[in-house]
Amino acid sequence: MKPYQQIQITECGEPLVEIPLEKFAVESPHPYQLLGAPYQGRSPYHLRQGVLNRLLQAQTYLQQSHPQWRIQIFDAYRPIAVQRFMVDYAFSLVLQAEGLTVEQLSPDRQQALWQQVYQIWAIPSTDPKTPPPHSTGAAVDITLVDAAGMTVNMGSPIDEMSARSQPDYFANSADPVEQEYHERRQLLQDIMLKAEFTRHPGEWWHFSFGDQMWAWLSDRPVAQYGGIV
Ligand SMILES: C[C@@H](N)C(=O)N[C@H](C)C(=O)O
Ligand SMILES: [Zn+2]
Repeated sequence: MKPYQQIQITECGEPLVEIPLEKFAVESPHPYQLLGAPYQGRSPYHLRQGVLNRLLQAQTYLQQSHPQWRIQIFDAYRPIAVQRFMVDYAFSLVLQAEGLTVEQLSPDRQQALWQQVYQIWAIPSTDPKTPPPHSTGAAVDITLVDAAGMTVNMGSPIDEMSARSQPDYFANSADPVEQEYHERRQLLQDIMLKAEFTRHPGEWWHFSFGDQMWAWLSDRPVAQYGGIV
């Protein structure tokens, strides 16, 4: 169990609402739908109302310093079946990278590879006390798009299972290009923190408001959003 999963949840009952996609940039086609993830008629483009309001606010902050730039939505609401599909997919990528099949692995090695997956993916728990962050409608994976409509290079792609995903990976680099990656990650964090989100300590792109991870990171005893199945 991760420490944030021990946070109590008092569900506030706020609805999941559709994200007005015309107000943001959007990764299209949706990356997990493209992989065949089982959405069963549901759309990833939903968030809790309070979370959506804050995301719009964050984009306003962005445009105060970078007019014409937009937040690009990579992923938002994620049903638990999709979370399960994605952790299995991530595990298959780890196996592929090692040139192995699951049958070739000792139980210890298997365990070590799963730990690699769970460095960046949440467990697809069906326990209402420990919902995956995206299944609460409170978490969002995002990047930025510049005035020309180009996705801003942050130095590593979203969902990469490597040290480069750590928000401060480029912080001490002497390379001017890498310094720029860091500044862009900082810009993303600044606008989101100003809008009351918190950032996942190991992922430059993952932000949330009101879920267990947010409560844990911001030293609050209770989360307001539980899982939506
Ligand atoms: C891996 C990334 N897309 C992500 O969302 N990670 C968090 C921790 C999650 O699975 O909830
Ligand atoms: Zn995420």
